[in-house]
Amino acid sequence: MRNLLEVQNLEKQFSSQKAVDNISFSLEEGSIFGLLGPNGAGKTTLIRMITGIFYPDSGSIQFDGRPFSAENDIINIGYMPEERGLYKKMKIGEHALYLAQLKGLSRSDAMKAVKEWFEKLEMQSWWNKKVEDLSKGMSQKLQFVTTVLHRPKLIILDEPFSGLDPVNANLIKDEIYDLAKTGSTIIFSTHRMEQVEEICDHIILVNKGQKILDGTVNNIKQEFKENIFKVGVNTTAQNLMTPDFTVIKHNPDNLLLKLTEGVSNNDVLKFFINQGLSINSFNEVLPSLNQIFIKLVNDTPQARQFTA
Ligand SMILES: Nc1ncnc2c1ncn2[C@@H]1O[C@H](COP(=O)(O)OP(=O)(O)OP(=O)(O)O)[C@@H](O)[C@H]1O
Repeated sequence: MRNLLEVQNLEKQFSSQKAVDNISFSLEEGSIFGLLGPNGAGKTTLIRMITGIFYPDSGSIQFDGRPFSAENDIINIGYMPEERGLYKKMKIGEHALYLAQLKGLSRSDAMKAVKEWFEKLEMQSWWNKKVEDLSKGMSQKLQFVTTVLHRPKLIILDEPFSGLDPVNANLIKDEIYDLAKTGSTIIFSTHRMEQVEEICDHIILVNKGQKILDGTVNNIKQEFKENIFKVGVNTTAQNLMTPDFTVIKHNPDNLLLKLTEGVSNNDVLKFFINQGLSINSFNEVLPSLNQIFIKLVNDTPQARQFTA
C-alpha cells in the first residue's frame, strides 16, 4: 500500500510555546489512523497544518505523492472539526446541497450524493427542517454527511461520536469502515480510547507537542504488555504458593496472575495440572490503550502551562 500522507519534522510555535515539535508520521492509503493526545497536546494544530489552515514553521507535508498545496488539495480533504459551523437558518437539505457544491460537485451530483447519504443515515425526513431545529446528535450526523459525501481521499474527524447515542454511533462507525474499504483514508482525533482500540489500524500519541508513540494498536499493546494472565480455575489461596507467579486478583472462578520473569505459560499450566486442578481458560491480558495512554502521559508533567 502506498502512503497518502507523509508528514516530516513538522513544527509550529505560538509565542514562546511549541504547539507541534518535530512530528513525523505517514498514513497508508485506506487506513484508519488515530491521532491521540491529552488536552493541549497539539492535535488540532497538527490537523490545521495538514488542512492548510496554518502554515508550518518548518517541515514538509506530502499529499498523494506531491508536496501539499492547500489550493489544489483541499478539495480532496474532508475535515469535521470539533467546533462545527452550520448556518442555523438554512433548511437541512439545502444546506447539505450547498456544502456538497462547495466541495466541487455539480448540482445534480450533489443532489444524488445527498439523497444517497440521507437515506443511508435515515435522515430523509429532515430535508425541510431548519438546522437550528436539530438536536446535538442530529447536527453531528449532518456534519458527518457533509464532510464525507464528496468522497474525499482524506477524511479528518475530530471526536465524531460526541453527542451520538449508541445506535447512531454504530451507524457512523459502519460508514467509517465502509469509507476506508472503498479507499478513503481516515484520521480520527479523540480522547476516547475504547473507540480507538476498536476502529483504528494505526495510532500516534502526541503529548506536549511531541510524538511519544507510533504503531499499530496490536504492536503497541505487545510492547507494553506486563506478563499478566487470566486463568479460569477454581482454587483456594492455599494452593497458590509458588515462585512462578504472583496473584494480582483472586476472583471466584478465575485468577489474575503476573508471571515471574523467565517463567513460561507452560510452566504455569503444569503447576495447576500438578495440583490436579482443571483449567477452563488461559489468556494473556494485554494492557488497554487507556492504561498505556495514562502511563505515558503521567510520566511527563501533566497539562502544559502557559508561558509568559
Ligand atoms: N492560535 C493559537 N495561538 C496561541 N497558542 C495556541 C493557538 N492554538 C493552539 N495554541 C496552543 O498550542 C497548544 C496545542 O493546542 P492544540 O489546540 O493543538 O491542542 P489539542 O491537542 O488539539 O487539544 P484539545 O484536545 O484540548 O483540543 C496549546 O498549548 C494551545 O494553548
